[in-house]
Amino acid sequence: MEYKNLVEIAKQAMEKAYVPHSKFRVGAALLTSDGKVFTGCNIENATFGATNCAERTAIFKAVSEGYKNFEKIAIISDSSNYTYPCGICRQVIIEFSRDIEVICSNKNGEYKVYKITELLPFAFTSDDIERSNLNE
Ligand SMILES: O=c1ccn([C@H]2C[C@H](O)[C@@H](CO)O2)c(=O)[nH]1
Ligand SMILES: [Zn+2]
Repeated sequence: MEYKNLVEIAKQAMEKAYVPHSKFRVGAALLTSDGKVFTGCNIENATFGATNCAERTAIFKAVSEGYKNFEKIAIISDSSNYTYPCGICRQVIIEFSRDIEVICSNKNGEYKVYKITELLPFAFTSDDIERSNLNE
């Protein structure tokens, strides 16, 4: 699937955003290696901290349906600036793939493409968990 198609799907998902607090709508579209697309929007909460970003909504939907191999994720908001995933979402994205392409769009549908490792260099991953102490 082409980048612009995934951006268009993310834009449609943005319409579902639940944003009574910030009024900042975000949409995401996640392409799996099987060619399936999962969408997500941001879902806010009165306690703010319980807010879920669009990217994590899409990823959690996919994982909960049994899909864990991802190729691309497109992110869009209704801002004229390019929208980049927040730090928590970068960490969640890299949990599942170090090769995934992250497509950061603006409201006009223009986009820039990055590897997740560019957006989150020196990431902490499962390789960094010291397992030897489990036997101590
Ligand atoms: O990449 C981003 C950045 C922000 N948000 C959401 C969280 C919150 O609802 C609103 C403002 O931060 O935008 C996302 O969903 N994804
Ligand atoms: Zn986020």
